Amino acid sequence: MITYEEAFRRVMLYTKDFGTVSVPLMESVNCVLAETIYADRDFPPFNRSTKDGIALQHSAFETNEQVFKIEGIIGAGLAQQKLENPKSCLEIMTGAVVPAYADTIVMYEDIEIKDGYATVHTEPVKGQNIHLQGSDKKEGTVLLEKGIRISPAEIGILASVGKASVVVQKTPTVCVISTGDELVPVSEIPKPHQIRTSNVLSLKAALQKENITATHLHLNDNKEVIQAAVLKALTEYDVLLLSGGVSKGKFDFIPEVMDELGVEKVFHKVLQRPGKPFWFGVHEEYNAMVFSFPGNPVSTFSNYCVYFAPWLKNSMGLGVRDRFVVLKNDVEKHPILTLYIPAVLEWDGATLLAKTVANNGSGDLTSLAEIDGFVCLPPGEANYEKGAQVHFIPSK
Ligand SMILES: Nc1nc2c(c(=O)[nH]1)N[C@H]1C(S)=C(S)[C@@H](COP(=O)(O)OP(=O)(O)OC[C@H]3O[C@@H](n4cnc5c(N)ncnc54)[C@H](O)[C@@H]3O)O[C@H]1N2
Ligand code: MOO
Repeated sequence: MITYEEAFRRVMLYTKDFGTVSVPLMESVNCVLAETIYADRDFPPFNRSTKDGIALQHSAFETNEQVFKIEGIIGAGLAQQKLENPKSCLEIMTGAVVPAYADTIVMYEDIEIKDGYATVHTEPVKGQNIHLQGSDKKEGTVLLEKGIRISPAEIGILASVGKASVVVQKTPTVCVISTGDELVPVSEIPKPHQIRTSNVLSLKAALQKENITATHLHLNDNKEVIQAAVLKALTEYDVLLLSGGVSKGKFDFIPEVMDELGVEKVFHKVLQRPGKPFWFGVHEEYNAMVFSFPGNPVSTFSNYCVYFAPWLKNSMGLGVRDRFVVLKNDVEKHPILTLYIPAVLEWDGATLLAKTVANNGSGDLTSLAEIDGFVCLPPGEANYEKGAQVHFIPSK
């Protein structure tokens, strides 16, 4: 059996680039940007007023001018006007183009308007309240680099440079497969000896957050049925995520089916809890990858978070960085297994604390309620004490 570190290293060796695709702007949220985005014009594209008030020529104040004839009103969206007479001003709204020859904006709060004249009560500074053309970014400047995740802030930037469609990193096509005669669909009332399928729906939900709409296939514990369905899935999808059927039971057909179908085993079983019987392999000819997770719900979910999520991140070009948190309570180590313990995070001042959640073993699906992830605890003799800094694997 291999260690968690070795299993992780081997999974990461199979990081893969799935190419790029152009998608409509609003479908790119949460995708990884695969093109460099440049400013198509200056930002802002013209000298814009940052206040509602009047636009004037500052030189007028040098000749002690304080009262200005109002020549008109400029709203945002109007083409640039001119202010040729230094004894005049134009009312101007926030976002409007500063008129030619004007160089200063005085806001309404600092003036008084009467009978078509504005009296200025302050001593304005030349250039005040003007957001100068190109002062944020010049035309041609890089606004967004390739390889970042597109969040709502990036959508605004993409929209402002006219990207109605965006080139993003393609995600793999995924088929999630549940196995087991005991499983019934969510909408059914299980008989006393049955349970509702839940693992693969958690997997589908996790994938949905990554913009992957996975296909779900349920297979009963029949070797021929499993073999035929897995073969078809291998030819049709980039990745197969399975749950169940990988341990020692009489109906645990997955490892032998994979072998018979020519899926090369990279490893089976990891020195970890939960999720020890995790099986991982690749099919060279079909260019498919198989993550076969143990069926216990906590095992399926923790393995997804520990291995698949970082593999996907790496494949998307995002890179994976280790995160650390501080234990809020003592935790027992295991002498030979790496433990993943469900945990809830909370801030204590500037410190991020992880409070572990007690569970009833890896079949205890209910222990996953509200968790933020898992603390990852390497094996050893001495226990982890409250205050220890530990590796954290997020699940949200
Ligand atoms: N003799 C041994 N027995 C077991 C070993 C072992 O090493 N030797 N390992 C144990 C460990 S650890 C785990 S984890 C489980 C994994 O077993 P399988 O991957 O074969 O999973 P199943 O037996 O099919 O199911 C286990 C458990 O999970 C439930 N399950 C399965 N799929 C779903 C689903 N989609 N939604 C909800 N629940 C699901 C299933 O009903 C079982 O209760 O093996 C141990 N045994
Ligand atoms: O490894 Mo299993 O997931 O402990 O129950």
